[in-house]
Amino acid sequence: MNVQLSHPDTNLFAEIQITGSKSESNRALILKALYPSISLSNLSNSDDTSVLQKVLSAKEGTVDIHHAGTAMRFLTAYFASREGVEVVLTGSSRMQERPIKLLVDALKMLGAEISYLNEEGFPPIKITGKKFQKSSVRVQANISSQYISALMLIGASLPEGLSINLEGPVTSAPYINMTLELLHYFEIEAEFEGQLITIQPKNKVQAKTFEIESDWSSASYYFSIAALGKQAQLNLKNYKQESLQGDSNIIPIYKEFGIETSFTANEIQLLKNTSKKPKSLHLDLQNMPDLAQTIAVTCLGLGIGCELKGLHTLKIKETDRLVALKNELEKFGAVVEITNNSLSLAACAILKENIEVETYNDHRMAMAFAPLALKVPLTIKDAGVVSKSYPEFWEDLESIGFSVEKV
Ligand SMILES: O=C(O)C1=C[C@@H](OP(=O)(O)O)[C@@H](O)[C@H](O)C1
Ligand SMILES: C=C(OP(=O)(O)O)C(=O)O
Repeated sequence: MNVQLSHPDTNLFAEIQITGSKSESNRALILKALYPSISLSNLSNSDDTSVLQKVLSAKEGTVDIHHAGTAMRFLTAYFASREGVEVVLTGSSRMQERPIKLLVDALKMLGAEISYLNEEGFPPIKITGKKFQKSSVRVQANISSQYISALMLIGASLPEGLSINLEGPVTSAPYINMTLELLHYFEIEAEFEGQLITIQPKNKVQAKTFEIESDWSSASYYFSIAALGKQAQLNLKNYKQESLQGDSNIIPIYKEFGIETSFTANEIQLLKNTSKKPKSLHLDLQNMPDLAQTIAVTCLGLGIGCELKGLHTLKIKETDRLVALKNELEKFGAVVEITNNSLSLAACAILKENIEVETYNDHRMAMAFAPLALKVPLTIKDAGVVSKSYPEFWEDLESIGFSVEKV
């Protein structure tokens, strides 16, 4: 399904309820599998969470987790540490290109039995669950924080807990902190100091409900909409000031574009009534990699340039996001340069109309480019990709006045 999008740029006033954070949901579901006394509310209805939830009870056979990176990494650690389990974990063709060796090597240090079925270092992998006896690992920390979160999630279920030595610079650190905060919520003793994470063993946790906050990465598209519209008042439900999600740090970034964000009891309000914008934007996004596409497209739409760095993890996500961004931004008339870890967009005064945006099986390519319809009509190809994290995205855009025509 492709969608043709346009917007008259009036009436950006609405209240929207975005589904729960997929990062929080997928962590919480692993913890719930380890500690059944845990209850959850506002669980994400994304594909990535549904697939993780569905396969958590698998004991044998082949488990296909499609495009879901966190599910792949978290389940690898989970199954490897469950004695008696014998599963093959596989995924989409892109998932089979996303590296998992660092996590597998760390799990092997703990006593895991895991083998590669095709290419060394990549899914599919065969896991024979074991009772781990060791309690200390080292892992390189600059490729993906998901490996570290995967280890942290099973840490307290091991007989002696777990200490994780992080080697080198730590990328996507807020996601590690999110995992840590979740452990703390369930009264699991855990620390993250410098290059060392330590987790104390815990057999049981007290019955407690964890309320998942709505997804801040998904909220980013509304920040972009507010920035690109003339005026906006968008209320997003189920957000809080003390968020566990690092992408909530989008607030000061979009303040530069005149978006004032305020919190009420259980919502955020994005308010735009001035047309403020910086001459250009310079950001290091290594702590917020999932915002890179949103921000690059906002800058394109506002006719300003940007220099985004800290983007080395983008090459191994749902697609090579640096290449995908360059290809699609340039279709609109932009000039873009990329390296292995940065993107530079030159200010582009006039946008080409009726461009067809390819999405490369990447939900964020679809959602990041959609707000540009406030400036020029465009088509998003393979628009169903949004279900990876935010299945109601197109309906919600319609509710704020976008014309979303299936073609
Ligand atoms: O732990 C998580 O929930 C995530 C960590 C990040 O990945 P990396 O650590 O690979 O950058 C992020 O991009 C992804 O969308 C979700
Ligand atoms: C990178 C992402 O997800 P994952 O790595 O879990 O597939 C994302 O949602 O942007």
